[in-house]
Amino acid sequence: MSLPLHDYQRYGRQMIIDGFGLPGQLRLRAASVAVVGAGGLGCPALQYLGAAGVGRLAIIDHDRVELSNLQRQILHNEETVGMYKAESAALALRRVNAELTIDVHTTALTPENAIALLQPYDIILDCTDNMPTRYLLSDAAVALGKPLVSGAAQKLEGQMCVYNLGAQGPCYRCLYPVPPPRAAVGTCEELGILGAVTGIIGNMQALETIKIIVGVNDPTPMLLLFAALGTPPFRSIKLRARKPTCPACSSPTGQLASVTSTDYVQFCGGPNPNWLEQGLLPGGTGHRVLPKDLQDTISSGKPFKIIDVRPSIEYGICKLPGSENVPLKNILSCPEKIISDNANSGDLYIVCRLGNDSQLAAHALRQNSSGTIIKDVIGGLRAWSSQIDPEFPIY
Ligand SMILES: Nc1ncnc2c1ncn2[C@@H]1O[C@H](COP(=O)(O)OP(=O)(O)OP(=O)(O)O)[C@@H](O)[C@H]1O
Ligand SMILES: [Zn+2]
Repeated sequence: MSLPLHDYQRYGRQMIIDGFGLPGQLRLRAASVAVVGAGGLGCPALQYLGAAGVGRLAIIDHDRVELSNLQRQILHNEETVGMYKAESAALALRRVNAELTIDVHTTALTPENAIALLQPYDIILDCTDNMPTRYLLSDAAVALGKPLVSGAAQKLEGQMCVYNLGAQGPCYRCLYPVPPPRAAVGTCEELGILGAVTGIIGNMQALETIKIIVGVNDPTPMLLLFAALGTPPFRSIKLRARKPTCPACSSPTGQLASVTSTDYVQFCGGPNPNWLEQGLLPGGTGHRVLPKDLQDTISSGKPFKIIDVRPSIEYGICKLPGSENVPLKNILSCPEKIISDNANSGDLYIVCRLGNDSQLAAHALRQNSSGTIIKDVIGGLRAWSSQIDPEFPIY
């Protein structure tokens, strides 16, 4: 077996590495990898897998590129904002390597389609950002008997692990039999993420995948933990073998059936609470208000006060004129003080970024208020920007 002539030149730098050689490159060329999620982790992972000459790649992502993605999702660019991420990523990969076979799927991975979508590939990468998909991918990888190279990143931290490796490698459920409480899980939008951090984890996913394909990986899987501010920043833990009690990887039968019959969203605590529409907490009639109500009050000349409950780092990014910053945790620890400090301020308008934390703050204040009217602004500053003042920054 040999490679096309130009591939010796293209891949020569990696072919001369011990353990790689011509057989290693032929293995990469013959390999197929499914990458689920073409976001912060998926972009760097795909970039290096494609550049290294992995012959066939699937890109599965139902989402479209947004401006707020470009800070870390490095295969997308200003011209592909609005395009499906899977298509945008494929476009970028083809520019580097026109010979790749890329299967583009602009649909979400679901229990109904997971087995069929993932079946054709040797290795699966979890580059997604939510618990239901993590469990779904783990169960599907177990059912199909394929390694799952899983990444996660938030703020300045991340982790990477290969599940279901070989006959003994544990699955995600072996390590995390029950999902964390719904309220303990935040998104990148809520918590923040630095692009270089997703870059590190996504690259590690690509590297582990390449090692497995070429056959130079350690057969004992590791959990790699990264913290940008940690000393040292990298730590790793060798994983034990499968848990004999694991309902997924140690169950002799029924795995395929259970993937399609499991409600992963319910298992992980239900859908994202749509606090905006439902109202997280009872507000009292008229006290959950639209941004227009605040605007009317500002122009009416009546006394009022805006209390912005975002963390001070966010308040420093942008703020409404005249507002006072009292972060949510300070309000929750001492609501009666806010009430007494503002006894003569008029109505209190509570704002935050998206209108969720303001509901928690307003609820605590209402419970301690005898006369003061506490209003929380539905949709927060994001809604203020879209409904009242397009010049107000969205972040
Ligand atoms: N079930 C799924 N099937 C396919 N893709 C998924 C699934 N769940 C999540 N994803 C994708 O995984 C990617 C995760 O990447 P990332 O968190 O960086 O992006 P994001 O969701 O655009 O971020 P943000 O929180 O800033 O909006 C997203 O592009 C998302 O669409
Ligand atoms: Zn298991």
